[in-house]
Order: sequence, then structure tokens, then C-alpha cells
Amino acid sequence: MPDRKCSFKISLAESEDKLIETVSNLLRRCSEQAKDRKATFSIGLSGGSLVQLLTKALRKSTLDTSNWEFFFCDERYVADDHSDSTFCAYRTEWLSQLPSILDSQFVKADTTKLLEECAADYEARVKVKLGNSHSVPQFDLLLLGMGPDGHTCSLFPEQPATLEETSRLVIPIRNSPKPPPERITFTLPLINNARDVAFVVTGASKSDVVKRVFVDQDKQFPAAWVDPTNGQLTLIVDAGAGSQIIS
Ligand SMILES: O=C(O)[C@H](O)[C@@H](O)[C@H](O)[C@H](O)COP(=O)(O)O
Repeated sequence: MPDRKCSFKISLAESEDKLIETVSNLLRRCSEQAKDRKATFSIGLSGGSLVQLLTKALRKSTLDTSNWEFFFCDERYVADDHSDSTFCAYRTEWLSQLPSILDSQFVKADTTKLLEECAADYEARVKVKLGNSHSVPQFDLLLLGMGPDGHTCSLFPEQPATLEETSRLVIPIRNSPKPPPERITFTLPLINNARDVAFVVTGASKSDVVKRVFVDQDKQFPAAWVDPTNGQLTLIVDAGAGSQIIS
């Protein structure tokens, strides 16, 4: 039985243009709400297909991103210039497509440290940047993807212990089922403390897991544990991914 506590909204985008417009509108709403509270807009990014979608949405929005700080909800434990690096994917894309966004706006992981230290160091960076070294920092918006196995960030069904983490906000991941094997990832306490969390999920291959996660709330899937305590959860799907939840 669904037991979601947070406010939950589903947006079905019938075309890619509509999907981009929906993401663009979400960015506008969240960034404008943040303006009333703080100097910077703190947003967490995921990798994969979101890189291209977010780039298109930012280009369409023409939003002023000069006070935005870009964090990574998870990051692969590779060099900054490695093709697997999510930071590298965004930086490469935005150098040409969104040149107004500066390197200094990225809060990236230091993957030159040992994996454990890299995770702890990134948690410290998040706390310093979000100015909350005593309790759990609060992101304005986290943009999440979801794999066909219902993973999100680098929280995988094969590693259920990662969902039980209650104190660390960023943890190391080894033997990731999705290559590369080593990563760092936000944990549920940090994810569920965000003001807004939005999943962007596309493709008919994910339609079954979208229903099982967002309608059935089947807790075998890590994405089903995302339930922002005092926040808004939004699911943005295209027609393929949403085909089993929207009649
Ligand atoms: O670094 C990563 O691999 C991502 O953060 C990961 O969690 C991604 O969001 C999902 O795997 C969905 O990826 P797609 O949207 O490309 O299917």
C-alpha cells in the first residue's frame, strides 16, 4: 500500500520538446523560490541521459544561472577528464552549449583522493557550501535519473545496505552493477532532506519499473525510497516511460 509522505506530482510529456519545457519550468520555479531564501541556488545533478536533457532545458529556459551551484548526486570514481566522469560530461557539454556557466560553479568530487576519503571530502564540501555543518544540508533541487533496475544516484538494488545508511550523507560504492565499478553517492538522509526532488525518466523500457516504483512503491527498488520529508517529489516522464501509469 502506498505510504508516501511527501507531496507527489507526475508530469507526462508527450514529446521531447514538452519534456524539455517541463524540466525548464521546474528549474524556473525552484530557482525563483530559492531567490527568496538564499543567495545561491543549490542543485544536484545526475548523469546519464539527464546531461543532454538538462542542457536543452537550460538553453530553452534562458534562466540567469549566475548564482547557481551545481553538485553531483553521484559521481564515478574516475579522473575529472575521464569519459565516464559525470562532471566531465556536463563540463564538456556546457563549454560549448552554455558558456556562461563557469567551472567555479561546479562543486565536484576530488577523485584524486582514496575512494573513502573522496566520499567523506565531498560530504564536507556539501556541508560547507550549503552552510549546515551541524545537521543535514538542504538542497533546493535534486535532479535524479532512474535505471531500468530502479536504481537512482548510485544506490543499487543489489546493495540494499546503502539504503540503510542513516549518518553519512555521501558514501563510497564498490562493485557497482552499472560501470564503472567505483563511485560515490548521496544517501537517503541527504536526498530526502531536499526541498524539491525531480526524477526525469524516459523510454518504454522503463515503463514497468516506473509503475512499480512510483505507483506500487515497491521498496525493492532504491528509487522507491526517495520521499522528501518536507519537500515536493516530481516525476517527469515521456509517453514511453509513463505508458503504464497514465491511461
Ligand atoms: O551516474 C549515473 O550513472 C547516474 O547518476 C545514474 O543514477 C543515472 O541517473 C541512471 O543510471 C539513469 O541513467 P539514464 O537516464 O541514462 O538511463
